[in-house]
Amino acid sequence: MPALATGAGHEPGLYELLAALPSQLQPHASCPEDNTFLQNMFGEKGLHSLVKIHERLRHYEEGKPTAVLKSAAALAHEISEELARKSENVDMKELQKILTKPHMKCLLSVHDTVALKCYDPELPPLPEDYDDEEDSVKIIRLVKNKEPLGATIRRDEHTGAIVVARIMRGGPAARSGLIHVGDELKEVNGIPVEDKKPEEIIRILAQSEGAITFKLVPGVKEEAPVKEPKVFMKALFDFDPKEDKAIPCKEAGLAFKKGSILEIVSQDDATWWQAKHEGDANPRAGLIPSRQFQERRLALRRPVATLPIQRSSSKRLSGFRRSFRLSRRDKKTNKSMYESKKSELYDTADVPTYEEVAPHRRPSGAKYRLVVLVGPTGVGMNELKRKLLISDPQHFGVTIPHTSRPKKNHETEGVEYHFISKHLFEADIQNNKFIEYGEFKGNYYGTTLDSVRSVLSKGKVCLLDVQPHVLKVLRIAEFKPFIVFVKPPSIERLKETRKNAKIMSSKDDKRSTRPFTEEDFQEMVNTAQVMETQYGHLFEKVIVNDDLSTAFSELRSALKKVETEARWVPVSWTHS
Ligand SMILES: Nc1ncnc2c1ncn2[C@@H]1O[C@H](COP(=O)(O)OP(=O)(O)OP(=O)(O)O)[C@@H](O)[C@H]1O
Repeated sequence: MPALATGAGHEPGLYELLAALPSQLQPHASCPEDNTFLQNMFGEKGLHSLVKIHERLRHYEEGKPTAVLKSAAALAHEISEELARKSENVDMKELQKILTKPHMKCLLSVHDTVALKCYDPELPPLPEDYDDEEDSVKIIRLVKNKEPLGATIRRDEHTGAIVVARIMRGGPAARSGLIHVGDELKEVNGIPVEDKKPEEIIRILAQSEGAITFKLVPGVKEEAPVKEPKVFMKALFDFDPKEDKAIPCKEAGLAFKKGSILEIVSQDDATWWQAKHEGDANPRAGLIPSRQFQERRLALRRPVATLPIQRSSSKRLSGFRRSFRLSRRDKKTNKSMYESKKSELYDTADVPTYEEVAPHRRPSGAKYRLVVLVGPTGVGMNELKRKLLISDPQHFGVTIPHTSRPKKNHETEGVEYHFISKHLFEADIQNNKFIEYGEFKGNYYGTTLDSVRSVLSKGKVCLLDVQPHVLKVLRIAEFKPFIVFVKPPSIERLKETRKNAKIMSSKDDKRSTRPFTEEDFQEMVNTAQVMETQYGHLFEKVIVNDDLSTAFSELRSALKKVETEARWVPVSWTHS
């Protein structure tokens, strides 16, 4: 029999019984599996420890221990004061140090609480001028640290009373379960609030620390909240509550940046939602402007600068495999190489506030997400596409553009272009088959949606570079585009890195290459700035194309992640 933990000479207890059980089981368990199961269960270490604890506690209870002293904390205080007066002795000094340590003080205070068996919370005394006729009130005491209380107040327009306007989910007020929306606030720390402005009360609260006593008249009971599925929104703008003049309580605000994923915990209030940063362990929610409110504010702030038609001294069919780009202008003639047939102006109906998102991971075997590169002319989109294609031609693919111009002798249908008649091209335009199209010297050029589908259906990652205004057309569940903004570095770095680079230009309509000019760099940087302001909320990744191989590795690893990891995408993309 194992040695007993409860001490020799003590009458056999539960622990001995447990220890003896396995040897008694054999005759009762007919099946060997049952026997092994029971042996393991009764031999379980955790169970033994629990029984040992149980035994000890019972033993302790039986002993009915009483405290020698019920005011150890006060005694320690007296002793340390006494010692302070005779501090010449080293031992005394040390003892005094120990007794004044916060941990020791807490320990002794806990000892006294247990010794006095006073476990009930200490309630504030009832007000002396308590009026029987008064509405039934509740007196609540909350202990506040530096964290805001998590409740906002307002003055009721009709009655003039100060009422609790909202309770922030997960905040101290909500966790207490004692304060509710609609409760009328009468006093804070004994100070009547009737004649005070909400801002003054907020100031009193902000300045208080420790226990705060509220006198409240309970409001009409709220209905029990219905458990709703979680809602996540991607923020499409930056928000700093400290800078927001409209927020009812700056401390209760939740700051976020464009691209932050927010869990919306309450949309009950039409103006201020309650939200948390996704994955944040802190349960406390903060106030953020509601979509409707933010849209209204942004609409009033407009108009913003819109992206002008890209001007470029280059006049060319752009880059690798003649990927199709629009609106190249010749600086001298100021004539569009292709006249864009779609509005390039910002769609004013789109006010970027929030986009509801959900996590999405590509199921194995499903088509890859379309990879879209956006950036100013000459920044290096074709160079990056070319490098990706060379790195893994089986994995990456590009679209083949359509044209209505006649095929040249050295060209092959479906290699450089798909050659179609002008009539058919126009019919396809009417049928919205083009992502982008344009006209140059009387011929049409364009990229079709079907050309993207063709690459994707081969099980390849389709690489596409487009003007940003067409992103809207591509942002659909079918393509789930991963939009990468290729951004130029500073002018100084452009000058350094593009010493040997060439852009295509066209003099007398003959395509040739020429070095970048300072003006090209300036235009690249300016266009990038406008693009980012106008379309930045649509970019899932921004890559600064400073050193080419660094930019390429960054893009490559971003694409790898997109292929393998779960990403936040518009919720509508996950329904199909
Ligand atoms: N990081 C870089 N360092 C040095 N040269 C670069 C870098 N990125 C691109 N280039 C060079 O800059 C020139 C323009 O690049 P590229 O044709 O890829 O631009 P693009 O963005 O595709 O422009 P467009 O849209 O007008 O075709 C090329 O000569 C390319 O080799």
